[in-house]
Amino acid sequence: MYSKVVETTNFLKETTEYRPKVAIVLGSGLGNLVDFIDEKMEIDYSDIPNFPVSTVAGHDGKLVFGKIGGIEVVAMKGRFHFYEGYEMKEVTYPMYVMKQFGIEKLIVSNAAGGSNKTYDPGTLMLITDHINAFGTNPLIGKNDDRFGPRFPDMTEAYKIYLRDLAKEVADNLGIAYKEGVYLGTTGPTYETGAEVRAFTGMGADAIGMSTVPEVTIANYLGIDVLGISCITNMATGIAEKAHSHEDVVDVAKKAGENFCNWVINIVKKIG
Ligand SMILES: O=P(O)(O)O[C@@H]1C[C@H](O)[C@@H](CO)O1
Ligand SMILES: Nc1nc2[nH]cnc2c(=O)[nH]1
Repeated sequence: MYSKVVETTNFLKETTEYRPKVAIVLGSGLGNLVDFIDEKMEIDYSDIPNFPVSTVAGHDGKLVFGKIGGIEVVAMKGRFHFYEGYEMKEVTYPMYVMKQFGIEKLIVSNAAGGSNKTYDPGTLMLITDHINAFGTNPLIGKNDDRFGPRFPDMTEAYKIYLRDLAKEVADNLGIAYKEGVYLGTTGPTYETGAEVRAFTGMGADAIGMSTVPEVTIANYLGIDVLGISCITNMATGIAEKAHSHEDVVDVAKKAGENFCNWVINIVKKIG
């Protein structure tokens, strides 16, 4: 895999002059953030050697390079999910490329169901930690020491200094947010009510189908992570109606204004 990562990275370096240190992964319905990126340079995933292609509605499938407040960034408009049938190594492939490209900080976002009853659809949740309920780990297999250690530490999977900075930015802008634990499952089914009760007992405040694999690999590679969930619906058993991906994307788009304002101003501070 190392030579593939080098090949993909070399392609990107030849295709763009941007050399960002900050990357953003945009969750379902949150892709509008790219409208706030100046001097954009876009590359379709299908044109990038060795890159998988996103198959989910609300996930466009492009890398968007550019600037936010003069800070160079690259955004993934569209991510890869385990439920799409990709291997964990494919789901997380972009993280390896990001590291090789020089990315030091990752802002990862997602749409998620709120299992914490104090949340509402539209709530933005700063991720304090996560629970891997995928039943597997993206690092299973032979370790390549050129990437990272065999037994990576996950003590501060979501960096405290980045969370403190995000809180300061939100407070200054008057953006309301909660803090909580994200639990990632394979999907593609939304949870049963019994699963939500079990996950809540385990400590989950929000439940989704992504993020955990990418954040695991980012930590392995030594990339600092900040995570934000957009609570698009209350989880099963708390919600008053059945879930649909259309509603998820719709609510994420509505919460997008606050989400974008928050992320833009975080980038301006960390860049
Ligand atoms: O990519 P994210 O985690 O934002 O997308 C969530 C999880 C599923 O892909 C989808 C379900 O509606 O939204
Ligand atoms: N697993 C899961 N993923 C989601 N993505 C958006 N809402 C949900 C949800 O309720 N459960």
